[in-house]
Amino acid sequence: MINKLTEKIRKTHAPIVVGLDPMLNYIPKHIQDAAFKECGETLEGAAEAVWQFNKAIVDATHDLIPAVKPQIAMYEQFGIPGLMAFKKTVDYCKEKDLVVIGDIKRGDIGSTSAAYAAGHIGRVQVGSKEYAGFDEDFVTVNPYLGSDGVNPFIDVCKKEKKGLFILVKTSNPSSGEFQDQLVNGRPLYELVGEKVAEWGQECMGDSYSYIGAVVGATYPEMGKILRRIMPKAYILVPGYGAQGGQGKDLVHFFNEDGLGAIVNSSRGIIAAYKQEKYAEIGEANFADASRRAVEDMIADIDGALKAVK
Ligand SMILES: O=c1ccn([C@@H]2O[C@H](COP(=O)(O)O)[C@@H](O)[C@H]2O)c(=O)[nH]1
Repeated sequence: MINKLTEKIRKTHAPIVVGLDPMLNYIPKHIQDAAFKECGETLEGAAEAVWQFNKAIVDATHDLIPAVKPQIAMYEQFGIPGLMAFKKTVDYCKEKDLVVIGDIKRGDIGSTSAAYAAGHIGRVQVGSKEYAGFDEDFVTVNPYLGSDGVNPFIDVCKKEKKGLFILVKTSNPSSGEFQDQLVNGRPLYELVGEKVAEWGQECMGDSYSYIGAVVGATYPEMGKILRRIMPKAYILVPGYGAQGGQGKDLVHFFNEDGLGAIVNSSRGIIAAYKQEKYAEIGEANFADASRRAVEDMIADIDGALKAVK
């Protein structure tokens, strides 16, 4: 899957991911009204609104982008109907030939991680049969339980040719509280980065490992250091747009081949119609605003990368 991701980034010239984080207050009223008319103001109604919203955004942007990142929390809040909308979204994006990164941030003791891995990127045995539950291409993993929490995910990746993005330095304001703590004089995120590089060594695709990392756009200096520590890891970079990250902050997340990083924007794209910049497009045409936001994000990152060449 890492080869497919790299290939699609090369073809689209767009090292970006559209984050599908459909909070109800981002979903235009006409979509909510139609869903509630069909299913009532229920969890099913919310899930229907989420699905119709996602579908419109994917239809409007899929030709420009290599990948999407549905954030499972936004679906889980609507219980079982929400999870069904998550699965429908994963399947639809795969039909559109997009790489799907499930932002699930799982990680537990080994036996529990094995179940998460089977459910999201692998298969589960039921009697004589095997089933792929959610079937994303990549998932995000929290490594803070240590190797035995991560290894079951790696084992499934090897078997199924899928991939991981492991949290190394997250984009949120308080990420330093624990992640920047010094251990033998070095910040913890650097040690985790070294471990990601080590895990990735035996998981190589053609040019990059399928064991990648998450490093926030909001910490560009740390991104620069981590790029050197993990030269073969693809870096998933959240924090662009709504969290303040800009193209100019991202140049050191990339390698000299122009690859190695893929930048996520969720609210900045799916709720673009609410921004003043795209206001003239109007709520009724929210998906066109998302397309414009994708084009602008591609141009911003491309411009920043060209400026340092
Ligand atoms: O360090 C991290 C890890 C994950 N995220 C997730 O990415 C998106 C960001 O959404 P925006 O609307 O573009 O801010 C969201 O799903 C987070 O859970 C992150 O932000 N930082």
